[in-house]
Amino acid sequence: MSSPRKRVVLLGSTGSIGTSTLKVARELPERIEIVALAAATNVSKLAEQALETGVKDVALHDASKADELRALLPSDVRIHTGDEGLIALATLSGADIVLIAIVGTAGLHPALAAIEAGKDLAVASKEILVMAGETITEAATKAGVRLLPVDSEHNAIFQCLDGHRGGEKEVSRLILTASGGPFRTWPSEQLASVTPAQALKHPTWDMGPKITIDSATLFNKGLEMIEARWLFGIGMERIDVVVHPQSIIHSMVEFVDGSVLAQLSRTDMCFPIQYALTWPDRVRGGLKPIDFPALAKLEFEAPRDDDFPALTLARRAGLTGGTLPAVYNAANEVAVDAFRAGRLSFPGIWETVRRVMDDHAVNHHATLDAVIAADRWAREAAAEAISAVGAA
Ligand SMILES: NC(=O)C1=CN([C@@H]2O[C@H](COP(=O)(O)OP(=O)(O)OC[C@H]3O[C@@H](n4cnc5c(N)ncnc54)[C@H](OP(=O)(O)O)[C@@H]3O)[C@@H](O)[C@H]2O)C=CC1
Ligand SMILES: CC(=O)[C@@H](O)[C@H](O)COP(=O)(O)O
Ligand SMILES: [Mn+2]
Repeated sequence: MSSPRKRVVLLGSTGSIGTSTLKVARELPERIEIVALAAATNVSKLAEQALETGVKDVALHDASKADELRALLPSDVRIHTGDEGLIALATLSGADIVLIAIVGTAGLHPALAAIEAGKDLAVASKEILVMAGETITEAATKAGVRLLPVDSEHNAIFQCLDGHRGGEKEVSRLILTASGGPFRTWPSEQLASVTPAQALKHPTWDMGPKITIDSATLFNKGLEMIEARWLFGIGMERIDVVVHPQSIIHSMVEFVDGSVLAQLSRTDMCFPIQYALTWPDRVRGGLKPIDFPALAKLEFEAPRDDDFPALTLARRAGLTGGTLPAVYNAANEVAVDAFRAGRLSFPGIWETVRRVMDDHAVNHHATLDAVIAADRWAREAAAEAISAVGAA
């Protein structure tokens, strides 16, 4: 029997998911060994994490800061840089699993390299599955490696499906829960006045800035619908969303006999991260269960599709398939950056994505080259559309 201790490469270690992963690893040294860490530019945090974990390999995407990092680390720590640095870590010999927690799509090539090197993949970076879900899932099947969902909704579904591998036959629908974001109850006419500071206040989760804005527009849930389609091999028409403002139920699976299984926990990403890294076992870590009497109530409501069009656009992208999901994702990334920089209004985010999707000539063969080309095209088209749609 292989050892239950996993040797983990953590890409995106200095972010919100990365920090939570190190917390989980600290609680479970007999189960999790962090063997390599990567970040984009945050030299001081990466150095601090490398010293704490004792890793011998780190990667900093920004090569211009390598000397600064060198000065903070012992001489036997290897420093890798650039895109090649991420690939070197993703294929590190002796590592069992690579956790991709890089925001956006920069984790795509490292993810594919890890799969080809026979590593299991724990995936937090939903953007890479939306952009290239077909390529990633086919590569994983071919290599015989596992894709372990870290995103809380998908981890919840993964837990609900355990022991019900009938999948296609037994599952009626996947029901993703959405907090609804900070503007869940706002009248639609007020959405034009939303500021980045307001959108960065998530009602239930503490996360990095990009996903927090995505939660406010509901693009996060749209991305998650497409992510679920690939992780669980279920058609888009069987993936639904229900708003659940407390974020205690992380998602549900409805089976053909009408029963529904749900997974619940407090709003702490350490739960799904721990499950992904200790799967198929459940182990006692440092996490507190729910105090049910302290929960006032669990509520559910339908999403406001007309006022927050991200879900309708996601369904269209997922049902159309081909290169359209990559376009949905890339246009959203550019629009979120523009919103954060004050160059685009809040409703301008979905207006930009809709416009870029409308203008895209879909390539129905979603090869890796095709989705990379579509991603590049969509980023340029979104930048042009933003000049037209404009700031608030
Ligand atoms: N935060 C959460 O609770 C959840 C996040 N996710 C998903 O997980 C991913 C990460 O989110 P989150 O942790 O919030 O994001 P953060 O913005 O907090 O962190 C992003 C991380 O990615 C690193 N990074 C960015 N670009 C590169 C690059 N080119 N090469 C190497 N590292 C890079 C950053 O390094 P640096 O610090 O140096 O910039 C940082 O470590 C996203 O895809 C998000 O959708 C999913 C579910 C929940
Ligand atoms: C923690 C997590 O997985 C996030 O994706 C979270 O679910 C975002 O909340 P929303 O439901 O508001 O998008
Ligand atoms: Mn999520």
